[in-house]
Amino acid sequence: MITVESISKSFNGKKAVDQISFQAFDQEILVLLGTSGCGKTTTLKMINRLIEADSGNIFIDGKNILDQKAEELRMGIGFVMQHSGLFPHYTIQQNIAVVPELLKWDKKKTKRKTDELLAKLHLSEEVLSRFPHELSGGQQQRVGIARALIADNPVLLMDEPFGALDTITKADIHSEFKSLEELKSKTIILVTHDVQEAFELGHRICLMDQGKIVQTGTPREMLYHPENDFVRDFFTKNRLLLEYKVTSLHHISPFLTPENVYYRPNGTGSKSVWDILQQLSSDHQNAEVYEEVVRAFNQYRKSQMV
Ligand SMILES: Nc1ncnc2c1ncn2[C@@H]1O[C@H](COP(=O)(O)OP(=O)(O)OP(=O)(O)O)[C@@H](O)[C@H]1O
Repeated sequence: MITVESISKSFNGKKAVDQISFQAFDQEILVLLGTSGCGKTTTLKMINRLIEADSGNIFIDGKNILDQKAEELRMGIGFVMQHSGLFPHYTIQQNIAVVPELLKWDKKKTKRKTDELLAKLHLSEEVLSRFPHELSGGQQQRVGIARALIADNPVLLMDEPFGALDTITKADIHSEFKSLEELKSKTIILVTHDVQEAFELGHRICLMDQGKIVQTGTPREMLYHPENDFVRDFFTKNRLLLEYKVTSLHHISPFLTPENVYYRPNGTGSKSVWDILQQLSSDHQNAEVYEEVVRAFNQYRKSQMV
């Protein structure tokens, strides 16, 4: 668990981060969301001491991060940098092996772990001998993730890890990312300015503005229980799409007609209405069920607005 207590940071007398507090729990993806310049990256970098806070405290599993050397702290934290952050003059293999080298792993262990991660991240072995500029943006970001995961640290900090990608590639990487076993046991803090990404990946979101946190909550809480107009307005664009994503079959099932049992089998209840409609839309034999799900969703939506 990561506990951030009232941290602040100024640059040239101007507050970039202003008394921020939050907690990120075990097995959670906490998203720091906000527009450019609101202080997300500065907050993230204070956690691994790439930037030292002016005031406040940060604890990882109860231990103050100032109680160990910054280099030691960073060895124990996976970090995915903005724009993949790969070393341009290192091959992909060398880039992935940076931390294992520091940890003095034997070559066989590094190779085995690298191969495992490449397979999981859908990268072919032949990328290993290439340099970063010889890879596509999506491949570079996957390598950045492999590099951050190889030492299997319990904490992972990710700064716009999918930032350079187009929407379609992002959607693919998001679903692969969510299904990675390696991530399920970690505490992850992910920085993004992309609302859809925050909704797809975050268990909870800290919405930031001008160095402060405006609201922390689940994506549903952000949509249906905004604490003020800033939060409400922030999610106005694409609101319908976001509602499809935070509503599950379980929520709309009271509005489905009794004979429509097709979408009530075990295991699908937690699927989002968005995912279900995507699935149904690929086959027009499902047109009736599709309409039924949309109808039930609209009724549920109305019930939430009351
Ligand atoms: N090293 C620095 N020197 C001076 N000002 C800085 C420095 N780093 C950040 N800032 C300023 O602090 C504020 C917060 O920057 P930060 O990078 O944390 O924002 P951000 O929310 O991550 O933005 P982005 O999404 O564009 O990366 C900005 O006004 C920025 O210009």
